[in-house]
Amino acid sequence: MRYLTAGESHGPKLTTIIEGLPAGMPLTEQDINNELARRQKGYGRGRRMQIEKDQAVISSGVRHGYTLGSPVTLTVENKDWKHWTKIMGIEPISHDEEEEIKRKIQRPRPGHADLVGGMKYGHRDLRNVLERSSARETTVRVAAGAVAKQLLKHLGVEVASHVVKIGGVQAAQTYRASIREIQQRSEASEVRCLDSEAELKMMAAIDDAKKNGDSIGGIVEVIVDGMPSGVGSYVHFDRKLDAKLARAIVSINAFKGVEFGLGFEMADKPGSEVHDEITWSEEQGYTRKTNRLGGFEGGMSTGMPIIVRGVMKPIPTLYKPLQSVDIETKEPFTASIERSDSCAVPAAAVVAEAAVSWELACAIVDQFSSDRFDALEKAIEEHRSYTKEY
Ligand SMILES: Cc1cc2nc3c(=O)[nH]c(=O)nc-3n(C[C@H](O)[C@H](O)[C@H](O)COP(=O)(O)O)c2cc1C
Ligand SMILES: C=C(O[C@@H]1CC(C(=O)O)=C[C@@H](OP(=O)(O)O)[C@H]1O)C(=O)O
Repeated sequence: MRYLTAGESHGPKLTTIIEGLPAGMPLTEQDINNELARRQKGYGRGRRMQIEKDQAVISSGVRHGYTLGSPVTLTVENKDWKHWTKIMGIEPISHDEEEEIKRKIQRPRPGHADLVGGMKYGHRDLRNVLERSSARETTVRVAAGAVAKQLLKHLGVEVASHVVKIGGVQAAQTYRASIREIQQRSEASEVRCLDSEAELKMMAAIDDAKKNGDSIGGIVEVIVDGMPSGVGSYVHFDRKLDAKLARAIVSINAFKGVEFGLGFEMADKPGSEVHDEITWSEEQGYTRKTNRLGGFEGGMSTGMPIIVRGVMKPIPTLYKPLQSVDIETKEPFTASIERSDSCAVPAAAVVAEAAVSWELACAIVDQFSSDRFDALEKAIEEHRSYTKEY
């Protein structure tokens, strides 16, 4: 499977085309809209999220609630578009307005793609860069991820996420919830955190950052239950499924690192406290006594829950702006900011879930019979009995 996304942050709409989905899979706009609504929530978001009400329109590839096997096109309207028609070059602008608009776009923001993107493509108008580098694009990544999530759900694979750290406030790690509980409790939390004491401290940290004109980042965790074992492969570097997940996580705007299971803690532990002992039982087949490796051995899923975390840097646009250089005058300046998120870690957890869901669904579709969804379901069922008895 593959998908493309298109669209600018303040353009009329965002689009994704998904190719390679099996035919006969149930899919509705509501399945996608639930995920889009989840991405819009979260304490610390800026004013843009009060304007948008993300809703997907399916305009190809689905009839009577089932996929056809042909490309699925999804679009999401930018409600803010109507305020940006002059800036986006659709409506003519007066001389005075031109001056104002130009002044803003000569000034690259530190931590954004503006300066390097402008150099790379030869844009003197840095809006040409920021319109596409903006995380607004994650809307349609979540839409594509929602389709992948449906595919996984029908095959008995469930995905959830929660926030484990914001601005230095760590959620209690002693607690390991069931996937259902993670879904319910993270949904009920303003910051998608399972630890209610830490939740309050995270919200206070976001308030503080906002008050100081600053921003904060954090860590999100995605957990996957029910993934069949042996998906991915050790035989070639670009077939390793953990590597594909790592790329997917780091491709999310502002994500700078990724870890599986115990993650970077492994550096401090002996092998006996890292590797998971193997057992077999009639009911479960092969399993592991622990899951410190987070569901992967040799680039393949082990059948244990997948546990992957990603770290998000603080939002780069600050109300207390950092110094930069005007690309026309080469003079230093500190920019004035109109609006921005102070913390988007809770929203980014939903994006990370979508990114993980997409990679897992792709890997399954690549590995098993997948033109017809019923054949895929059967292939997965057979694979599960084979690996249990192996
Ligand atoms: C859900 C989400 C919302 C974001 N919102 C903002 C924002 O309001 N302001 C901002 O400066 N950056 C925001 N970012 C981060 C920037 O898009 C990102 O840092 C920038 O494009 C540069 O890319 P890089 O950090 O991956 O290098 C957001 C990221 C995500 C995932
Ligand atoms: C629009 C979204 O996030 C945006 C991501 C973003 C950025 O620079 O990445 C900057 C802000 O956009 P604006 O400049 O229009 O206020 C966020 O609101 C979204 O998540 O849907």
